[in-house]
Amino acid sequence: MIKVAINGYGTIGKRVADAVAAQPDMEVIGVSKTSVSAEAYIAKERGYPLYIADLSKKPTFEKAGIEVTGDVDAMLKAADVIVDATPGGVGEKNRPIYEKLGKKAIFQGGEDHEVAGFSFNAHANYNEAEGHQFARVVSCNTTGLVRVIHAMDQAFGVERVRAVMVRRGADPDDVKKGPIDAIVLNPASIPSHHGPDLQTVLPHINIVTLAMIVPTTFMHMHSIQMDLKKETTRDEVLKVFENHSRIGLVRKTMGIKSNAQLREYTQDLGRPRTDLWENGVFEESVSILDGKEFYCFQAIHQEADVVPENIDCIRALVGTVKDPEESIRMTNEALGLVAIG
Ligand SMILES: NC(=O)C1=CN([C@@H]2O[C@H](COP(=O)(O)OP(=O)(O)OC[C@H]3O[C@@H](n4cnc5c(N)ncnc54)[C@H](OP(=O)(O)O)[C@@H]3O)[C@@H](O)[C@H]2O)C=CC1
Ligand SMILES: O=C(OP(=O)(O)O)[C@H](O)COP(=O)(O)O
Repeated sequence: MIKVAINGYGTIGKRVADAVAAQPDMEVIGVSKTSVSAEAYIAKERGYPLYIADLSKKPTFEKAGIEVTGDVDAMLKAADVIVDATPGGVGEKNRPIYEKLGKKAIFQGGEDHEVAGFSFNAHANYNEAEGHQFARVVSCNTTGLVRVIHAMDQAFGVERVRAVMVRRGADPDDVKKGPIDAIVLNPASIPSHHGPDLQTVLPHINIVTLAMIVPTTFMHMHSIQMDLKKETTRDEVLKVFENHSRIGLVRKTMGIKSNAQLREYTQDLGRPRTDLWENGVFEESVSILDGKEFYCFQAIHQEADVVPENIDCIRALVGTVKDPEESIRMTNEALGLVAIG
């Protein structure tokens, strides 16, 4: 069993912890928090040993009825792999600690590529992880882009990509963030960071991205255009997506044309936390013009799509499963991830 510690039990950390616990070859040896909050009670409920960085806060946790197993150092020492899911920028500060302990660690998309020196996506570069001490699972938007662009590149060759990201303003529990009545160019400059970020995984892709944020909390929406090297048809593209285990199709017959309806659907499916782990490509939008021009809309659930990638990244770093397809299959099966559509 691979012993996994989750440093930072928040939006991403709590999901990764549950995903680790579901795997046949992994166990959660601990999760960490800095303060008492609802998520600390969830860790208790799930039976995950809780560690805190500052042991002087132990009485505060215990007064709230939450047992503290020890300090974060003890948790890190006991782990084979650390998933760092602390807020963006904290991972960079944690890196020297992991280095000193000689532990393998996975950072999230809020950290720069340089923090790990290797950026990861299971379908695109699983085998390149071997031998690395550190990896970074690219951000939610970049993960969504990598999946669809890599699949199209494998099938038809990608000449260039132009994509616009309409990003959710905040996560559902993030009451302090906005906007609440604006469409914010974020950034106003072009390109946004997503294109260069994608190139940390797929360096040969010619891509320019633009991004803005809007007053929603559930999912980003991407508008993607690609020029392909080989001529193809809409049906062939749909087949590529149907055969990809982490690209789902929002079928025209479902009548879903928004993030809100898609959320209702994932909820009705009984997905944990309503998570859409896969890309949600809108079937109706999939278009090929003049044989080589591809267009689509896709929904990306920001809290969820990086979760299975973290699980595959653990196996890729440890080297226990050499075949990416086998790891992806194991992860999907344990999560109950059967792509929609
Ligand atoms: N949210 C999203 O949609 C996505 C986020 N990411 C990336 O994932 C990472 C985590 O983001 P997210 O889960 O949203 O963050 P959250 O703020 O939801 O969770 C962060 C967790 O880290 C803990 N924490 C805070 N400060 C420290 C610290 N100094 N040391 C250790 N733990 C700390 C918090 O505990 P406490 O509350 O007790 O302080 C909390 O449990 C970021 O890099 C982000 O960019 C990637 C894809 C999507
Ligand atoms: O990594 C993310 O977005 P990004 O791909 O736009 O950088 C997550 O949605 C977190 O973004 P946030 O920095 O808006 O919380």
